[in-house]
Amino acid sequence: MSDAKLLVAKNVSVSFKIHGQYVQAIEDVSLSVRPNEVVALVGESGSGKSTFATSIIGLHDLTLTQVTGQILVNQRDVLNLAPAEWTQVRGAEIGMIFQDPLAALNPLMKIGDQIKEALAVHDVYQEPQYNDRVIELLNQVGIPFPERVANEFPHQLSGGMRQRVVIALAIANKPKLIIADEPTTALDATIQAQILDLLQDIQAENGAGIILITHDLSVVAEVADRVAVMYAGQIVEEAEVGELFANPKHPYTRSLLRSNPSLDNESDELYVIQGTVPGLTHIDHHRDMFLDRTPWLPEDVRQEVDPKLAEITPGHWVRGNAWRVFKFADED
Ligand SMILES: Nc1ncnc2c1ncn2[C@@H]1O[C@H](COP(=O)(O)OP(=O)(O)OP(=O)(O)O)[C@@H](O)[C@H]1O
Repeated sequence: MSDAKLLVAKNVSVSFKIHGQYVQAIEDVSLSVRPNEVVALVGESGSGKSTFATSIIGLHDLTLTQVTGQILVNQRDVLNLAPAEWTQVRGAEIGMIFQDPLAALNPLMKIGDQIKEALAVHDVYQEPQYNDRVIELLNQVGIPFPERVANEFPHQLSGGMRQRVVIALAIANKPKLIIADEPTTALDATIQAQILDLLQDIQAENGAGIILITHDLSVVAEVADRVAVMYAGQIVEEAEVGELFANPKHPYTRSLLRSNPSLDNESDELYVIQGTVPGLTHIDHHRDMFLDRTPWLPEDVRQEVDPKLAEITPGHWVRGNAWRVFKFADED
């Protein structure tokens, strides 16, 4: 298998047109994914994770959105693809698993027909083989009685089964790059664990690379190889998963870890990060916006201009210098 990167995104910025003016949602985001790798993109709601994913799969409405930078999928520049060309790339080279399986499925179409439709777009399989491939896929994602389920409608299935169908659709044409946007958020804990296991199996079988978008660090600890932490439209820290959990540096990463009771070893009390991710019109991309939520830090630390991502140890990147002096308000 080639070790060429499945995704190389460099300096990707996205702006949305709001009341006639473009407002920047993500700035200078770079990320790469190799075969067999799960890269987690973590951050609170509003940090820009979905905006970045949507630019990789070309689903932004370009009359209202500007996307700049470079996005290579399997070494092919996808940023300037025509809509017809996107039809060839989406599904075949990139598969997307959405958070809400009900919204991702057509309520009026039988499961088997939806999968056949996805197969027909790329026509890798000849028509007589579609039925076999549908059953094979439903088996692969762990759906019992696949022949029966193929003839059912989405509302006849449980939430966990529906999410398995969404995964079957995403992998139908064997894309090497899979984007999973909060794939387990809508599911209860037991089913979450099963779906995460399934994603790992698929990755092992297909040699796929996965971008896993989540706000849940327990999910990251379980399945990711590498983690990029996003805040207010920028990556603030990136490292191998073990390194990130053992040596978190950026104040935001440390706060996220501390606010997750199952991962925090430092204190007995549940930590709550004060404040919220700022809305788009309140983001100053020349500052580290998270430091507005750590008002106890000295003013000069919080006002650092144009904090850059720097590699502090091999493979471990941190934005700015606040991490060098950061302490929680209750630490000496
Ligand atoms: N089409 C759009 N038009 C205008 N603003 C948008 C659009 N899509 C997203 N935004 C804004 O961009 C910012 C980033 O949103 P995004 O959905 O990417 O964050 P996220 O980290 O994926 O959050 P979530 O976990 O809730 O999906 C938010 O402030 C959001 O309101």
